Amino acid sequence: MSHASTIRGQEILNNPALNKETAFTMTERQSLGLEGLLPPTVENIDRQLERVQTQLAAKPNDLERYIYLMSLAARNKTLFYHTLMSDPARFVPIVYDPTVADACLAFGHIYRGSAGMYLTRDMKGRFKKILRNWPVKDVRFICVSTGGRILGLGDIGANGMGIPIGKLQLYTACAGVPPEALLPVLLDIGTTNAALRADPLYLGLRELPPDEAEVDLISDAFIEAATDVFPGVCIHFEDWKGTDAMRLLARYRDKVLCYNDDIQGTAAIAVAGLTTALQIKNETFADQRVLFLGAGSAGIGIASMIVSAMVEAGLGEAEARERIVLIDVNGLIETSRTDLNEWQKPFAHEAKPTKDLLEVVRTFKPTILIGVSTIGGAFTEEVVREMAKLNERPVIFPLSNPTNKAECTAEQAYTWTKGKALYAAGVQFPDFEYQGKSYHPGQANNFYIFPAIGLAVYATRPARITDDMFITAAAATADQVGPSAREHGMLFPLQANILETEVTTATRVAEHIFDSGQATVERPENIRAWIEGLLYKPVYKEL
Ligand SMILES: NC(=O)C1=CN([C@@H]2O[C@H](COP(=O)(O)OP(=O)(O)OC[C@H]3O[C@@H](n4cnc5c(N)ncnc54)[C@H](OP(=O)(O)O)[C@@H]3O)[C@@H](O)[C@H]2O)C=CC1
Ligand SMILES: CC(=O)C(=O)O
Ligand SMILES: [Mg+2]
Repeated sequence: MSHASTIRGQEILNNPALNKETAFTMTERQSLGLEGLLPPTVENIDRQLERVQTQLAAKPNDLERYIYLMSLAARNKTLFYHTLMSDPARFVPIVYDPTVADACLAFGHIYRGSAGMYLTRDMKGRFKKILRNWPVKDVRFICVSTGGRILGLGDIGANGMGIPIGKLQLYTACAGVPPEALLPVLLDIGTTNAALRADPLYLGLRELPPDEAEVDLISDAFIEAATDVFPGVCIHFEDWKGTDAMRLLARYRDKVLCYNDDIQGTAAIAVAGLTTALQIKNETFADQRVLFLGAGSAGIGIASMIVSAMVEAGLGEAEARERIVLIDVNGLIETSRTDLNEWQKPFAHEAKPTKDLLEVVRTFKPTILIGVSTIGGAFTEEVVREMAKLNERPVIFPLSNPTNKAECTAEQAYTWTKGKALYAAGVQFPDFEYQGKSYHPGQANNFYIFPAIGLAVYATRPARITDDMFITAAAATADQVGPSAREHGMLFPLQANILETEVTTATRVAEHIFDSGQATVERPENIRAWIEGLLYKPVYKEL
């Protein structure tokens, strides 16, 4: 979007990539036809940030702060990212999980302007032509959702657009990927959500989604068009209906540069958190028995990566699978079930059918309990107490989002296990005091991973994205939690340093991409310095 040499005056102020608002110098104002269009005081970006903070403080809640920040992004990208990057631990939960959930639920009502592309199923034959309407030609990442399963909110159709927007904003805020390389896409195939279809302010197609075969044809057309219009683009799938997510990842992963964050990114952050938890417990993956509530895209993704970790720790693959048990809405995944999908079948073991989580905890005796069920409160007091009875340090990861979908809260887990739980949720729960001791709950959220993968891919341009890149990212993330942090029960790196953390992770992933011959650019001498040189910096450029 760099038309700086040709455009002038109000047009510059209307361009969020160029707009500096009160930070235009007097010289720039004179040469660019901006005199009189701005108040006379010239400010630097930190003074502007002070004003943003004052205005945010006056907002009554985080949804209002979200709305304010999105308007800022639409007006002045540099100041927006300067704000986010000035205090990521504060702002990530506003532009992303959990506030983005409220924003998505209300999307059609709070809509103030488009910040990405909307492709509808009826445009299928024209996707290429339509994608060329995007003003930037060198798009490197498309985050695409159908809105079919947004966080734990179910199918919310076009309201799900908040997720591709927010995920891509974190590529920049958490890993310094330049924002002009990013395109959020909502692929509107309709929605099963009758309430939304009846809402006069809903902005998407008011149709039911088509069958799977048609979804595949629509996504084939989208993939073909996206890779043709934006050569070298990486497609990031996010928050599709679980079965679509798994089927389409299998369909495209060996053909195009793509990944599914809910399957692969989530697996990596869960395995990173488990790695540090096991270091704290002085155990290995080979010692574990893992129970999942939820057997969809996140559950199957995490389970598969745990199998790899167990194999790495010395178990055979079949033995590793025996140590993993999943439960879905219809009960325990076991061999007599006739409704299992092809990703669940490898995890079906002979067992008595049951829908009772507590019963499975008692019989299977897990060391690790993971929630990816979208059912808030599903880890009841009895379940959590049973985990504490079975384990000196039970590992309890209720990962469903947003906050009210967490299978148990941090406070519940620490109270019911008398402070013994090694706990992580999808959202950041506040620190909790219990019997004079302070606990810092972990946040096992894929935002530690996907921006770093994005940065590594941005730099090294591999032709495909492979599971070993996510395994490397998981190890790199876990390695950044030092022994003294682990002593304090910390499972993840601090979010205050998220950029530093993700650049470190991206460097490790990039090294792996070079070492395994997957990079298509020349290997630099110092990979970290080279990556740092590519990072976006939220500072104004002289126009
Ligand atoms: N922390 C993080 O980084 C991430 C968290 N998540 C969260 O994980 C959750 C699940 O995501 P995802 O796996 O992609 O979604 P899916 O829809 O693919 O899977 C949900 C799973 O939960 C099962 N389920 C639904 N209701 C129940 C119930 N009452 N008891 C037991 N199981 C149940 C579903 O069964 P069935 O299919 O038979 O209905 C399905 O197996 C979401 O809340 C999401 O926000 C996801 C990705 C990342
Ligand atoms: C975090 C995330 O990707 C999800 O909840 O779907
Ligand atoms: Mg997701």
